[in-house]
Parts: sequence; C-alpha cells; structure tokens
Amino acid sequence: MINNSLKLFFSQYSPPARGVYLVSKALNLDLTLVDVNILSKAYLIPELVSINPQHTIPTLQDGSFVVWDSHAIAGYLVGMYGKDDMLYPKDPKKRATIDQRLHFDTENLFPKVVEAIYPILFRGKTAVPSNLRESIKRSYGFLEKFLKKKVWLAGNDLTIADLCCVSSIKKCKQLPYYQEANQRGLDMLGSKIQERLVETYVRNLTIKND
Ligand SMILES: N[C@@H](CCC(=O)N[C@@H](CS)C(=O)NCC(=O)O)C(=O)O
Repeated sequence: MINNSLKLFFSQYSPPARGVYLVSKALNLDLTLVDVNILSKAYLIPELVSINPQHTIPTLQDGSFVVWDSHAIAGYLVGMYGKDDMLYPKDPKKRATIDQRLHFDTENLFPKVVEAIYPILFRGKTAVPSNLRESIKRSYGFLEKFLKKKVWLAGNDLTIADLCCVSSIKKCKQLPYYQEANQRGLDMLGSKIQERLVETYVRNLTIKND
C-alpha cells in the first residue's frame, strides 16, 4: 500500500529505524525514507530538528502529525494502517506483554548496543569491555527466557515486539522482507565498525612510531 504522506527519517545504521522499516514491510506500507547520515556531524538537518527537538532517528511524519521513538511509531503504524491488530493486539493482556518487551528494548537492549558500539564508532575505542560483554549476554539470556515455550517473543504470533527487538533472529530471518529491511543495514553497521577499528589501529600504530 503506497501512502505518499508517510515520511520516515531513517538510517540503515540505526537499529530502531530498521525496526520501524520491518514493521512497515509487515504492513505492506510504502514509506518515503529520508536518509539521515547519523555517522556524520552534519546529520542535524533543519527538516528533522524543526519537527523533533530530540532529533532522534527514526522519526515519522504523517502529514501534520509527527511521532518519534521506534516503539511508538510501530504501534501507531499498526493502529492507523494495519488491516487488523495482529501485530499489536488491542487485547490488554497481549498488549501488556508486547509493551513489556518493547520497554525492555528501550531500557535494556538498545542502551547496551549504544554503549558497545558508540565508543568504537566515535571515540576511537577498539574493544567492548568484558563487563559489558557479560551484561549483553545476560540481556540475551533474558530474551531466551521470554521466548521459552513461545514461537515468537510475545506469544504464538509475530508482533511488533519481534520486529523492534529483532531478537528472535532466526525466526525473523525467515520473513520475506527481512533481508531488505534489516540484514542490509546490519551488514552496513558491521562493516562500519570494522572500518573504524582498522582506522583506530592504524592511528595508534602511527602515534607509537612517531
Ligand atoms: N528509543 C529511541 C532511540 C532512538 C535513538 O537513540 N536513535 C539514534 C540512532 S540509532 C539517534 O537518533 N542518535 C542521534 C541522536 O540522538 O541525536 C527509539 O527507539 O527510537
């Protein structure tokens, strides 16, 4: 379904932006993607800052309505454009479980990704500290427990919890739109991290030899 009024401020390097992109694919919605280079200092484009003072990626503009935070955007897209509520059921118990997973992503998973990756991308660090690696493993352990006896993260059906957390990764890989909507950006982020590690390594060698 093409909706020309839906504009998503997006970056392949942004996991939450890719979460929203996955949701749009699940809904068969065509978004207009505005590619924002979050790796460059010039990413604060006026078009984004004027509608979202927090200037976070992803931000959705639907006509005169603006919403940001990937989880809020995902719920909005299902409510507004879903042919049914399967991806984000209105049933209070089902929704509460999904919301718990989404909040887990906000307060636990994503901050750890940021803590692990940002110092390598932006501050010349070359490794993820071992205590953080342990902490990330604990988070994945929680996800495994959430998944126990369930097909998907919040029950037997795919929901926005899966698409936002992309935690039940093997299942998500089976989705027909997964490669385009997540794997491509994930590979780009992986290559960028490798590139930064090599740059930092070479810079450190040069400093040593000076
Ligand atoms: N909880 C937010 C996190 C959004 C976020 O922090 N996005 C990062 C990119 S992955 C960003 O916009 N960073 C630049 C900034 O905060 O100005 C969400 O789920 O959308």
